[in-house]
Amino acid sequence: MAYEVASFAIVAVIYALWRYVNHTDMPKIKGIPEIPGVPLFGNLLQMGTAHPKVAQSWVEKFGPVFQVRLGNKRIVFANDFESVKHLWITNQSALISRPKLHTFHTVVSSSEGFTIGTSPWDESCKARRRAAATALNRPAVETYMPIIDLESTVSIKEMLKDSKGGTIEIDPHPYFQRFALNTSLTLNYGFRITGTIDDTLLREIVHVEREVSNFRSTSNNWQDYIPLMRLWSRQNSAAGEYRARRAKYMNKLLRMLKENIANGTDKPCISGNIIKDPEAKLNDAEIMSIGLTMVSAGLDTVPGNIIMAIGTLASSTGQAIQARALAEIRKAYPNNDAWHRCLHEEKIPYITAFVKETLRFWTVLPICLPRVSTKPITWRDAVIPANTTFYMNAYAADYDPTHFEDPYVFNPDRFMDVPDGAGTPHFGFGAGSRMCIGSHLANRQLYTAFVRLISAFDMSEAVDPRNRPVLDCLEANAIPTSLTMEPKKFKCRFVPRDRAKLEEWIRESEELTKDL
Ligand code: HEM
Repeated sequence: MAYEVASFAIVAVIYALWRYVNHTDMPKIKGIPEIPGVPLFGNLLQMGTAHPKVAQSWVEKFGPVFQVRLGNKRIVFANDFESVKHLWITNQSALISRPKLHTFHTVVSSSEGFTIGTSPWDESCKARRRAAATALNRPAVETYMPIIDLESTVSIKEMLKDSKGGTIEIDPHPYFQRFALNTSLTLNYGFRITGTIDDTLLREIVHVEREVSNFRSTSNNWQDYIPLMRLWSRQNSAAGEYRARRAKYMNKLLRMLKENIANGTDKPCISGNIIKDPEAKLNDAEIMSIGLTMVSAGLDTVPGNIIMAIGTLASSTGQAIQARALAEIRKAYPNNDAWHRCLHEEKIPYITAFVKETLRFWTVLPICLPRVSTKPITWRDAVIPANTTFYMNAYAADYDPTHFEDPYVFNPDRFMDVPDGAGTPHFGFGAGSRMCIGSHLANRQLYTAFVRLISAFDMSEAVDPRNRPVLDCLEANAIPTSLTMEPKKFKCRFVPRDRAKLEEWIRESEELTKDL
């Protein structure tokens, strides 16, 4: 009898273990190909640190849409232009929520709320998104151009100084981190960091936000997919440390704004408007969430695009693009006043096309922010049930050879003569109901930065090949498992085309922005 009980117990334990290592949060979806995986890990081991590339390589065998198992989570992956368009745009009302991930939502964020981009869809998310979207819509952004004038001028002036007039090669990265962060800070709090690129608060925010971005990654945090790993994960203590450091500066920024309001020295800004509006229906945690969103969203994305576009222009293959861009700027502005006019109008189609190609080629969120469906969605003959998690392989969609000719060639001409309203040009900003709400601001930041940089400098690559950038969207990333791209460090030479003229433009912009 004892022998039978023991045998039964062993069988029961093996069965329970087998069930545990093979169970998923939702059953297999009929009609959607499943990538074969292994118990416990599912497809995590195969996907390793290169989710966009590995998922892209499965398209040929399994088609553009398939389901993977990441630990115990079942995820539908879309990997080409048309499937992303169908699932994210045609079905946008159903694909409106976001999943909660253990590391980010429990360990990193518990003290100060989630950003808008990491919030599941509910009344609070709707209210926060509406408030931020109103502050970031096209007409609102036009009123922020003086801020972009100031920040691009400060960066270019410091680049001119630090490069000793173009005689020393410099790393462009920190100048555009400050450009992005200061724009967001001024919009949200009404003040900016006035220090140089080595300013302590600037470096702290840049560093912490980079680390936090890694905790949001879909490939860096296996404990999100394998609950057992949460028991001993080292990530937990690191995430806790960054949560505390983040809370410290976020509280400081809000405190400074409240002091300015109390003293009557505040400037119009998003959080200030909400705090002072008696009708505003957002609580303190929601105001903090908008602040977090503003601080992190632009910093994670704008510099990566600008830096890699500079790397592209400065490279030997980019020289022709740089020459063409300069010629187009001069053609549109024969009086050599593009520096100022680019703030108020977008009249250089080649630069607009260059911005789009930058966003496509340097897809800085190769796996877009994840979504959760709130209603069933049909893909071909299959019905994907509500509550399914979806990952957009934006990298694969932006490099889809059936949509983009020679996708691995950086070619702004592909976006020339494409009228506005011709549909989604690329998935750099995601798509559909939760698409980036900062896209107007980001487009204006990129357009201004490129017109000014190209007008100001002849950009060329570093003499030592080891200091040159890697010009491949995924290989250029210093942290391949990160949610957003962190460009590997490189240097360039920035020789002023006409130093006297550049200094004149800088002086004029300083005069125009002195009261900001
Ligand atoms: C070149 C710069 C930028 C890029 C490439 C970018 C890209 C993205 C992407 C891919 C998403 C996810 C969209 C989706 O799920 O479909 C997103 C969401 C978002 N972005 Fe941006 N972004 C940029 C700049 C900004 C800026 C400057 C802001 C605001 C200051 C901003 C605010 C947001 C917000 C609030 C969301 C979340 C939207 C939601 O979940 O409803 N972004 N962005």
